[in-house]
Amino acid sequence: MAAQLIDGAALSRLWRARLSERVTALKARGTLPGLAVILVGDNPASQVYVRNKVKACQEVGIHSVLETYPASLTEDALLARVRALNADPAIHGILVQLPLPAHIDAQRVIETIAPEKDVDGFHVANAGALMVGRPGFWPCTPYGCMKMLEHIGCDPCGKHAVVIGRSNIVGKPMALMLLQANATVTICHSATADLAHHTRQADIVVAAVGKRNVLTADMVKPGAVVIDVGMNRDEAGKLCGDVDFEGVRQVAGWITPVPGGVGPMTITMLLLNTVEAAERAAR
Ligand SMILES: Nc1nc(=O)c2c([nH]1)NC[C@@H]1CN(c3ccc(C(=O)N[C@@H](CCC(=O)O)C(=O)O)cc3)C=[N+]21
Repeated sequence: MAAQLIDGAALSRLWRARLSERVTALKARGTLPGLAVILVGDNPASQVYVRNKVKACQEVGIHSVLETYPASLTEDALLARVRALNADPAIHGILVQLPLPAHIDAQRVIETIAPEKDVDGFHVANAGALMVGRPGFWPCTPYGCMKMLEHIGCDPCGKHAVVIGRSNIVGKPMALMLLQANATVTICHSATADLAHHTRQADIVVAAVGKRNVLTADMVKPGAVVIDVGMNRDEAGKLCGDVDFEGVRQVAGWITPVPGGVGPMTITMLLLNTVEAAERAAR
């Protein structure tokens, strides 16, 4: 029996409808949630993503401000813009699109964003809050994955979760969120000796590497939940994930598609974090 699909686009619509109501309630109390998005340079993929984020804001009634700068923008000028947005009461969330040009220290820029406006959840203060289980903003991609598990009724408690990838924006926070939900968590990465040995024992597999066919059918326990965070292109130029979707869907119990899975949920969690930031500011 083939796996059931976890439809991130449909779940996003559900969440965005709920968020519209929260935005309406905020507006009634005199607060218009505001998100500032900063794009530096002309990376075509970034331009598409940023446009999608701005469109999603419009959908739920969040006021968004898109600032685009040439790749030649200095780090000092960018830091000055971030500080100005930190002080702007109409802005509740600040997102600086990554990657940044090589001459700009991305971590320095992130640490300059006020933690209470860091709706990406990339600031060390928010990473630390997740680490110790305190309130703070959770990175949008792993947060969206947790919402997908919740939606299909998959409680990680007591389950074995294997996360493939250890990036600061997906793999590490994903592992911490699953741990907080009482899963037994294994983090695999490029130096893992026998990846299949780990994934075959997993009730939940999250693939977040950025490489095609990292997870194939022979590596998956029958009935497992498979979440594909990858964003790659196949030889035909078609968008695909890290998972061999056609193979793995024959074995897994649940699987996320690419596109239409984690991607839309990432943007939806950005909207959720922005609404939360505005609600906190309005308290
Ligand atoms: N500061 C910052 N925050 C980010 O959250 C951030 C970033 N920088 N840099 C780039 C990555 C990438 N990312 C995506 C979000 C949604 C889709 C998405 O919606 N994907 C669609 C397909 C879109 C398409 O067709 O290309 C889908 O999976 O269905 C993809 C990628 C956010 N990122």
